[in-house]
Amino acid sequence: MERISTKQLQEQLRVYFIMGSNNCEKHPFDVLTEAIEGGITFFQFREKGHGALSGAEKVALAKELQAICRKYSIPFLVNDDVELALALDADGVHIGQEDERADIVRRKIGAKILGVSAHNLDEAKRAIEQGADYLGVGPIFPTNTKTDAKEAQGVEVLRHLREQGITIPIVGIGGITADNAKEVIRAGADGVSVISAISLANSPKESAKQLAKAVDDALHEKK
Ligand SMILES: Cc1ncc(COP(=O)(O)OP(=O)(O)O)c(N)n1
Ligand SMILES: Cc1nc(C(=O)O)sc1CCOP(=O)(O)O
Ligand SMILES: [Mg+2]
Repeated sequence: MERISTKQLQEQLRVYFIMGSNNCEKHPFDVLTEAIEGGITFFQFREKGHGALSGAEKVALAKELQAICRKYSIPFLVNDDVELALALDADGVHIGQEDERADIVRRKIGAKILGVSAHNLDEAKRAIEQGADYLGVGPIFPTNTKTDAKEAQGVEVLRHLREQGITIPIVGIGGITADNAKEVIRAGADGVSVISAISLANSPKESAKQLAKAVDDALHEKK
């Protein structure tokens, strides 16, 4: 298996939905199904924080959500838990600065997709040297979802990374909605990653649809 190409990943990262059971008011299976119907292009299973499942229950939910992703050909990544990603033969893993080192994870996962969180240029450069396929950069806007998130940086951080020569695919994260997604793309991101904008929406399908439209419109402006 070969590493995914930059072009294919850029295309897939446009609307990146992240979710765990504690991010939803409805059953996660239904939320993810609706999100896919609305047009999400990438999925991360992030079972973390207050009330999160563990052990066999976590594995069972991961398998259930992976099966929906497989049905619709949506890449399925696991947050933090490299061993779970390997056990499920997931499409990849997302890790942050406080998780296992990216070069060690790259060795463990071979050609699977590796996403790494970066908050500044140094972290971005190191992640790339260590084998990241894409960067998650945030928080762009204030978020209530991640309790230990850093201070919101605004879209300027994305512009700065691009001006300093970072060319690998980037998704913005943190407080992103259909109303501010265009700013994120215009500043240099290839896509937006969201939790609550979809997981807590009255209609996850409609919310995903609006996000996809905002992102696609902003990407077309850039062409
Ligand atoms: C796409 C994406 N970007 C950033 C993160 C955050 O990762 P991390 O800093 O490791 O924090 P946790 O999500 O593990 O709490 C992400 N998960 N996905
Ligand atoms: C998981 C995560 N990581 C962040 C970072 O800045 O690295 S912010 C965040 C939470 C994103 O949730 P919402 O879309 O509901 O704001
Ligand atoms: Mg992490």
